[in-house]
Amino acid sequence: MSTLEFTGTTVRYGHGAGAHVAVDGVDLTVASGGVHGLVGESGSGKSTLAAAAVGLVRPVAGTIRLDGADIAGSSAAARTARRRVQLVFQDPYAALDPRMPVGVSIAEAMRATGRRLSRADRQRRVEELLGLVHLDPKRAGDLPSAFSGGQCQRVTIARALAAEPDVVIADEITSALDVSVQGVVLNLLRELRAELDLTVLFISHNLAVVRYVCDTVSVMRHGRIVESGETESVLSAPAHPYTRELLAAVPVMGEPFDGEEAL
Ligand SMILES: Nc1ncnc2c1ncn2[C@@H]1O[C@H](COP(=O)(O)OP(=O)(O)OP(=O)(O)O)[C@@H](O)[C@H]1O
Repeated sequence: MSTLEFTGTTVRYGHGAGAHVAVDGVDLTVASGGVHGLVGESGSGKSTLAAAAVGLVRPVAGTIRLDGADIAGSSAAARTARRRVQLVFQDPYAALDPRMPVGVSIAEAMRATGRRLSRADRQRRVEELLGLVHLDPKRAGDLPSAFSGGQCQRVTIARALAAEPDVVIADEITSALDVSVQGVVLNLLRELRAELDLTVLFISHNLAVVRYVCDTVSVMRHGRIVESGETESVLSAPAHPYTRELLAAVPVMGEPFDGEEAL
């Protein structure tokens, strides 16, 4: 298990007069073994923070550390360390190469571990990973188009796990899926977190989903964290007016959430 820690993290897009600060001095700790939610309206900077953690964008200030080791910099050590953080995106079809059998996508992601495996061992591991996300291991040769949206999202989760991460960042992983399969994917994530001792940063617009999945939560607005705490206390007694606004926009928040149903 691992702790992911953002300190004063700042990310800017563009330069000069056109520059836009998307993440503005964020301090956020995702505790080892926990599931931390990140909520906020569209454009608040959630995905940019995730992108910074996996090296897709470089912060202009602050640090991002995994168990104390820098993962934001350009050094070889930082690049190696940040492979322990894997990102699962919103749209599973867009995330997978349509011409590549899913088993090949998963096997490619195994390279991140740095271990060289024989063809037979790779095959075995791909089958094991498909089994882990409850897909038929015999389907490793199928293309993404042969899978439903929910199944495809399970493939992208298997691909993330192929890199043997300590931290998984799930960025709106259910928002492109049919309501009927969202609960299945969320339950899978919860199950894998426990089974593999993962630390999870869970990004979502959906406060009901966050309440179901997350132990703790941070609320982001205009690139800044405005409130953080235990999910139950933040959502039942929000301290910041913006959190209250977000909650007011959700029709029903009073009832305990059943992940198999209302999603
Ligand atoms: N590649 C980019 N180049 C320039 N600006 C960007 C880029 N990506 C995001 N932005 C801007 O940065 C801000 C934060 O966007 P970001 O996608 O991180 O927010 P978000 O909270 O994840 O939103 P959403 O929930 O819609 O994904 C927005 O103003 C957005 O327009």
